[in-house]
This record gives sequence, C-alpha cells and structure tokens, in this order.
Amino acid sequence: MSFHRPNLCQNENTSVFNVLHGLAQNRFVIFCRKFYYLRNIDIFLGRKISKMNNLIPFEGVSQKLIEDFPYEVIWFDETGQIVYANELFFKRLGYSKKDISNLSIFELNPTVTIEEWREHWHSVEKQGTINFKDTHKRKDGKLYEVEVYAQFFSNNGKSFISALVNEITESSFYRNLLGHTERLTNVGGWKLNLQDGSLIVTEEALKLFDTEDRDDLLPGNIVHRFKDSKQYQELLKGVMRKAKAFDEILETNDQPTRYIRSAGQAILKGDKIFKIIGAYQDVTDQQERQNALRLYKQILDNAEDLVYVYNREGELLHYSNSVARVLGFDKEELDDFNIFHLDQNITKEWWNEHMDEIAEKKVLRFEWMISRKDGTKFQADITANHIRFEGQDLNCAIIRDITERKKRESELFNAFEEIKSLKQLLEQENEYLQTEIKRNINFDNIICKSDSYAKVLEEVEKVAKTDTTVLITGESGTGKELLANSIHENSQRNKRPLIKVNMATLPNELIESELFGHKKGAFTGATADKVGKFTLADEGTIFLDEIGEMPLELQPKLLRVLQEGEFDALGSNKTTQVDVRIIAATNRNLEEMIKDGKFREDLFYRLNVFPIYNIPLRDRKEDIPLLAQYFLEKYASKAGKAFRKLSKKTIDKLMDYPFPGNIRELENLIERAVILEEGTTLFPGSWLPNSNGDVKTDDGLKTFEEIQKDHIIKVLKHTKGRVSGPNGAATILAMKDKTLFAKMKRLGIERQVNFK
Ligand SMILES: Nc1ncnc2c1ncn2[C@@H]1O[C@H](COP(=O)(O)OP(=O)(O)OP(=O)(O)O)[C@@H](O)[C@H]1O
Repeated sequence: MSFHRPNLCQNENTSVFNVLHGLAQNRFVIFCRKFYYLRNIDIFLGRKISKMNNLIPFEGVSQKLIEDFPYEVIWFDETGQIVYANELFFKRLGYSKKDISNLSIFELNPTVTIEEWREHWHSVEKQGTINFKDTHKRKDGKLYEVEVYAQFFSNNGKSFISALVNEITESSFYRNLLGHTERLTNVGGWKLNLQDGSLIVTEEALKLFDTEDRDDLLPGNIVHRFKDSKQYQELLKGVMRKAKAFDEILETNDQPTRYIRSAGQAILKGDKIFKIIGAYQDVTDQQERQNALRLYKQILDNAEDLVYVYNREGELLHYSNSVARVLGFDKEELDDFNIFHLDQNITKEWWNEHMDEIAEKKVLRFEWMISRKDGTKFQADITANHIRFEGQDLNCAIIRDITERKKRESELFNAFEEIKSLKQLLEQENEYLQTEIKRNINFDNIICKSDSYAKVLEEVEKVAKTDTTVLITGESGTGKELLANSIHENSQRNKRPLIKVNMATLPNELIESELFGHKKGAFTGATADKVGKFTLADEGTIFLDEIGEMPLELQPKLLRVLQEGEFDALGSNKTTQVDVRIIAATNRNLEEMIKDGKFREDLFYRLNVFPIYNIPLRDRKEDIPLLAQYFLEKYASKAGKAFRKLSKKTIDKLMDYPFPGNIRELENLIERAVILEEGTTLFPGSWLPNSNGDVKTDDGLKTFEEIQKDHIIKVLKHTKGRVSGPNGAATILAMKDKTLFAKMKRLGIERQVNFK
C-alpha cells in the first residue's frame, strides 16, 4: 500500500493547520496557512468546484494563485483519474497539459492498486483530510519523494480529492538545513523503499563514499565497501526482513581505512516493513581515538604493573585489571574503594603530605609493602606521577612487584659475599701454600731404620686414615711436623690443605684472630675482614704446633671447635661451622702444665685422643747413618758438591754424639759440613761438635731445662745476641728460629739481655 497515513491526520477545519504544522516547520507551513485561509473565504473551493468538470481554468485571483503555487495541485475523481493539475505538476513530472486525460493516480504512483486507491478514497472521504508521504514517478520514470496533503470535497453530487503535493527532496530549505547538519556531523542519510526498490540518498551520503552515483549505495553494492561485507549484509537483512534496527561501526576497505557508523531502521505500515531509513557517519577520527584508548587500556590491563589513579581525597578513580587480579579483589569491591581501604597503614595526614609532595616534585619513586586481600604482602616499587586533569590534582601510581627482584638481589648479594669470602679464602690459602712451598718441606722422605721409629711410623699410617685428633709429643727437632705432614698426606683430606699454626711464634693477642679470623673493625687495626686458619683448613687438617703455648683464655674456644666443630670469628655474631681435623704437637709436658693450671685438662683429653711420642734421635741411633747419608746427598746436590758418602770415622763420631737438637741438629751439621768440606767422602772436621754433647752433670743439681737455658745463653753470648741467620744462635743450636724464640720465652731468657 503506497499511501502513508500519518498519525496527525484530522478531519475538521482546525486539523488542516495542525497537520501541516506537524509536517513541516517553515515555508511549507506558511504556505499552508495561506491555503487554509483561502479555503475559509471560499475563494479556493467554491469557485473552483463550479468549473472543475470541464477543467475550466480559474479566473481572477484564485486561479492565479493555484496555478502559481510552488506546489503541485492535483485533483482526482473517484476512479483515480486526474481531473485537474496546476502548472508545476506538468513541469515537475514532465507531462504536457494535453496528457492529462490519460493521467491517473496509477501513472503517478505505479505501486498503487485499484483496491488501495478505493480504500484511500474512502479514508479521505471519511476523514476529510489526510496527510502522508509517498513516492511519485515522473514521466521519465524517475522517482521522487513527496509529502501529500489530501482533502475530500463534493460539489453538485460529484466528489473529488484535492492533493497538495510537495517534493520533499527538492525542498531547498530542508535540503540546506539537512546538508549543513550532515556536513557538520559527517552524516549522510538514505531511504530505501522496499516496494519499488527506490533509494534516496543525501549529498553527504554520496560524498562519504566518494561517488556521484546513488546506485553505488544500493544494498547489493554498498556492502562491498566494508571490510566485513557479510556483517553489513546481515545487518541489512535483519532490518529488511525482521525490522531489526542496527547501529554499528564498520571498517571500510579504503586505504587508509575509515570507520563508518551505519544505522538503519525499518518504517512499518501495519505489520509490513515498507521502507528502511538509515544513516552513515564517518567516525574515523573518533574511532581511531577510541582504538588508541582501547589499546592503551589493553596495554594497561595486560601490564604486570598495577596502575591506579587517585584523586586528592584518595578515591580510586581508575585502576588496571591487574589491580583486581593481583590484589584478589572483585571489581565491585574496588569500585567502592579508596586508598585508605586498600592500605590500612595510610593516614589522611600522610596522604595529604604525599599528594603535596607529588604535586611539587611531579614524580616520586619509593618502595612500599602492598597488602593483598588475603592479608599477604609484597614488596613494591612505586612510581607516583602527578597529573593535572580537568582541574583536579591526580596521582597516577604505577606499582611493580619487586619480590623476585629483591630475592635475586639478595641472592646476588649473598653469592657476591660468598664469592668475596671464597676469593679471600683462596687468596689466603694460596698465600699460605706459597709460603709452605718456599719452606721446601720434604713430605715424602722419612728416613727410618730403627724398629722403635718404625713403630711410630706404623701408628702414623694407621691414624692417618681416620679423622681422629692426634697429639704428637717429643723433643724439638725430632720431626713432629714431618709426622703431621705425613698424617695429612696419607689421609682422605689430602686434596685440601694442611694448615700450620705455630703458637709459640704468635703474639698472644693475635692468636685468636689468626685461628678464628675477625670482622672488619673487630679491634683497632682490623681494617678488613680476615679469614682464620680454621676456615682455611675447612675439610682439611690444621696442625697446631707448640700447642702448650696456647693462652689459657683461648683454650675454651679451641675446645668448642674440637667438640662442636664451630666458632665465632672475632667481632662476628655469626657462628662458623667447619670440618677440620686437628693435629697438635708439643715438646712440653702438658700433664705438668695442667697441674700448674696452665693448660685445661678437658682440652688435653680432647687433644690426646691418639698420642704419638716422637723418639729423640739419641734413642734411635741406628737411624743416624742413614739420615746423615740422606742429608749429605741432599745438601751436596744443593751446593753442587761431589760428596757421595760419609767416612766410617765420621759415622762413628756422629753415632757417639747425643744430638740434643735431634734430627734438625744432624741436618744442620751435615749442611755445614758440605759447605766447609770438599771431596767425595765426608771426613770428620771442624764442623763436628767439639764435645760429644753429653750433658755435664758435674753440679748434678741442674734440671734439663736449666741446662738448656745455660746453653742457650752461652750460645747467644757467642753470637752476640743474634738469633737468626747463618751465624745466629738458632743455627748453632740446630733449631728453627721460631722454636728458639719460643724456648727463650718459656725459659725466661729476655731478648734485651745484653749478650755482647
Ligand atoms: N725421619 C726423618 N727423616 C728425614 N728427615 C727428618 C726426619 N725427621 C725429621 N727430619 C727433618 O728434621 C727437621 C726437623 O723436623 P721437624 O721440624 O719436623 O721437627 P719438630 O719436632 O717439629 O721440631 P720443633 O719441635 O722444633 O718444631 C726437618 O727438616 C725434617 O725434615
């Protein structure tokens, strides 16, 4: 049905104005007012009707008015035949006046059926006036949109419908207004008549798709202008078949791509969809902004960091998805939150100061503990940025969980500390080993012929395989250190070092630090951390020579290492655990010292687990020839001399000598002999001690120690107080310098004594 009945339709005088007023707002209404006025004064209807049968032109004013109307005036009889039409009608539709007898509503509106015309006729007859929109066809077949005001009237028993027709599409006022509005908003409109398939589009719609041909905008064509043509096809189908309105933003195929908002709505006539109106709007700029915003939001939401925006009052204005995800809150909960809910530790005062500081510094970076909903916390790095937005001071905080970083940092720090201490350890170990190498200690060659010493070596061999603490006793120079070396070398710890500490050579105040190490600043002069000998000996062996010289006050600390395997370095609050095998040695009688209160009994028992007594050389004389031969070869080769053997006499002499300085004395004697003598055989000479070394006991009252003291003083006098060096007392006495110093200390021989 082609006649559209507007709701506004009324049938009495006043209704005409209302209808027209509802139809349009400006010039058309003004015209209609005139028209209504004419009708009332009976110029228009009365006089016209009397002449219309013969299509007699009007006379006078009324005729002129009708003919000159800027709107088509068409009169139809009951059959739909056009009985009168004014000038504009012919002009607009392209007919000549003589065509009128062949013109009816069915030429003008080809979609109208006879039934529909009849229905329309009755409707207008009944209501008097009807206003509607329609599509008319020109002679050349072109369709155009019209707005029709139809009025029923009778005269002399004949009835007519008078139609006042205005071409909407050509209403320049509306076109201008529409054009302006469309240009302003980048909107183009279209209307599709489903009855005849005609499409009306606005200028702007054509411009939007860069075409002048409105057929390009027909559904079958326009869909291909979009990237997802199927989607648009579906939308159009939906509105055409099911009156499903749509409003979607679609991407075009253009380069660069554009975004067109496309909307469509069905116009119904009863239940039938008979027209679709729609609009296109270029929303590329908005969409790109929107896309950019969406991208930023997506970036923010997918970021590991938490992003919050607070206002001065602490209200949470925005937050990234990660906030809810990481903190464990629901979005609904967060929407009602402020900073004071999120962090109970934050007070209003603190927040105000914080906001002031951010406003002043613009960016603030700090570390903070962030609480989760379940009460757990994590360490975070916060960057708070000041944002001035719409007259408000905002705080945009970016929060990064630094738990892992902190963990790594601390692991790194610990690793670094470990490396540092290992490096220190290695350096000190290396330094120690270098010194040991310089001392050129002979580990392999232990010369033995005597059964008694062989037994000692058997013990050494047995105990070496265990981790048992060993206490080696015996006179100076009997080879205690050599035995300690042998124990270590034959033990499972031989891949780690044997660390030696001689208590007699260390000042009392340094023994603790030397053994257990110290922290920087532990005492005056402790400028750096020092690793103690026990740490150096970890997993190896420590040889505590001259253990009898260990200060009483330090003995409990040594006892703790023996019992627990742990100690505290000086100035450190950290206990160090070590796995060290202890070999101690002494030439003193520790049991006597215990009695004198100079040595702890408990320590003694801990050390004396496996005692080895090293026999003095005088008690294993059988070893002398072999030892002498061994030293002769050793020093001859060192000195580049030809000595190969000792004469029988030399051996006899040596065998007679008691060697109070034991093997060291024998070694020194031979070394001196090799320097002094020449040849291949070593004969007795000045190098042999004058006396046979027997201890003079003529006063019979002196102890061995007293005799030792007298002898040392005698030798010191002879060397004019010199202890070290080739002509020093230690060499003459066949002792190590440090052993002589220790002995002097023990025997009360003051260094300052004038020996000269
Ligand atoms: N059985 C042996 N065979 C070869 N050389 C030996 C033997 N015993 C000791 N020596 C040598 O004698 C010297 C003294 O030995 P060592 O330093 O071990 O004695 P000591 O008992 O530890 O002395 P002190 O108590 O003065 O420290 C070293 O040069 C060592 O190599």
